[in-house]
Amino acid sequence: MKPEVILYKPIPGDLVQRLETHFEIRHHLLAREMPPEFYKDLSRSEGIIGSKLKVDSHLLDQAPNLKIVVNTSVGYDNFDVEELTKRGIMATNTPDVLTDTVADTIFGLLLATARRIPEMHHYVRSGQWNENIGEELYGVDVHHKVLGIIGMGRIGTAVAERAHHGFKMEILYHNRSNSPYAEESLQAQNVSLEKLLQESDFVLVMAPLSDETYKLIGEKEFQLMKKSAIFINGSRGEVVDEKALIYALKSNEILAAGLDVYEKEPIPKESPLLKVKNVVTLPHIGSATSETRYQMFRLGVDNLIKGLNGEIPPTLINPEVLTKKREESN
Ligand SMILES: NC(=O)C1=CN([C@@H]2O[C@H](COP(=O)(O)OP(=O)(O)OC[C@H]3O[C@@H](n4cnc5c(N)ncnc54)[C@H](OP(=O)(O)O)[C@@H]3O)[C@@H](O)[C@H]2O)C=CC1
Ligand SMILES: O=CC(=O)O
Repeated sequence: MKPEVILYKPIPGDLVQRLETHFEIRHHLLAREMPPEFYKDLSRSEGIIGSKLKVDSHLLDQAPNLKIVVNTSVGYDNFDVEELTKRGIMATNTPDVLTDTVADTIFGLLLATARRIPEMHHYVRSGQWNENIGEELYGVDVHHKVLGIIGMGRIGTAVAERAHHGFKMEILYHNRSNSPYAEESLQAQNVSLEKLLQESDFVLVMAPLSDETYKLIGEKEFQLMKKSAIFINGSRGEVVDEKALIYALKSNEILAAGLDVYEKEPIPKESPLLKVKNVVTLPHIGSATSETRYQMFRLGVDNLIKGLNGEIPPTLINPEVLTKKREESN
């Protein structure tokens, strides 16, 4: 009998076929409340693959046979990694294969917000372009400005490369550790959060969601930013206090915001954020190109197959699980 696994995200047919050669697949779709059939399948499953499912002790209590949880995303804030490790369950994500695509999206969002591209598109399409535009429709320059990146990891660095080489921007960043590459190759400076907020023309959040970064950017942080600052969030909505962001935008504490992520996704239609004028909103599309999504799913499938075949999954988040198993078997 092949091991059972749960697939809770639609993935390309050839990858489903690859999985079928190794496993009995139980198909489910992610829902706010997973139905009883999901938990029934979960009780027998050795692996789960998809993204965004909250994997915590409540779920794990109902998954006595689970050996691996596979995210088809790089962010893994949906995993309680400590709990997974304690229970000897491997966790994997999809770093690197999406870095450049997400950086392109974020830079596009930054440009779209600074140059008011969606608003201008609507202006033309709605027949309002009847004479030369006036200064009320001007945007602001991006080139040669200061970009502050909170979270100079893989994606933050790829954005900084675009900014430094393509747009001659000065780069500030805020991380817990230094990035020698960013400092040597991009002349970036690691500064305090306060200094970054005070001195940046563009503030980009690219740090993962964690207990430490939950609502990292709130009322005080928006007050520290320049009145001309443009705020971009490409990481997770909960890193920002959305109420404070709305207030900062409405009261002109900052100039504008470009958002790919929100506290609640999909963002509720009635959210006040959607009524604020100086905001560009995307539906969490950082990595959403056909090529990159395929690579993310492929990597997820590799992780699942290797993990359940006794090999090391290529992008294992908690290698301690395997070290412990090795020590126990010696
Ligand atoms: N919008 C979208 O579609 C996408 C969003 N994402 C989001 O982007 C995040 C980043 O991805 P990626 O660049 O690959 O991840 P990395 O782990 O490479 O980078 C994260 C960076 O954040 C820094 N960081 C972590 N905690 C803090 C903190 N408390 N304060 C300041 N900096 C911190 C880390 O540095 P240090 O440890 O030194 O502090 C690290 O440099 C993902 O976790 C995900 O949430 C990713 C892909 C697509
Ligand atoms: O948000 C997307 C991810 O890969 O993380």
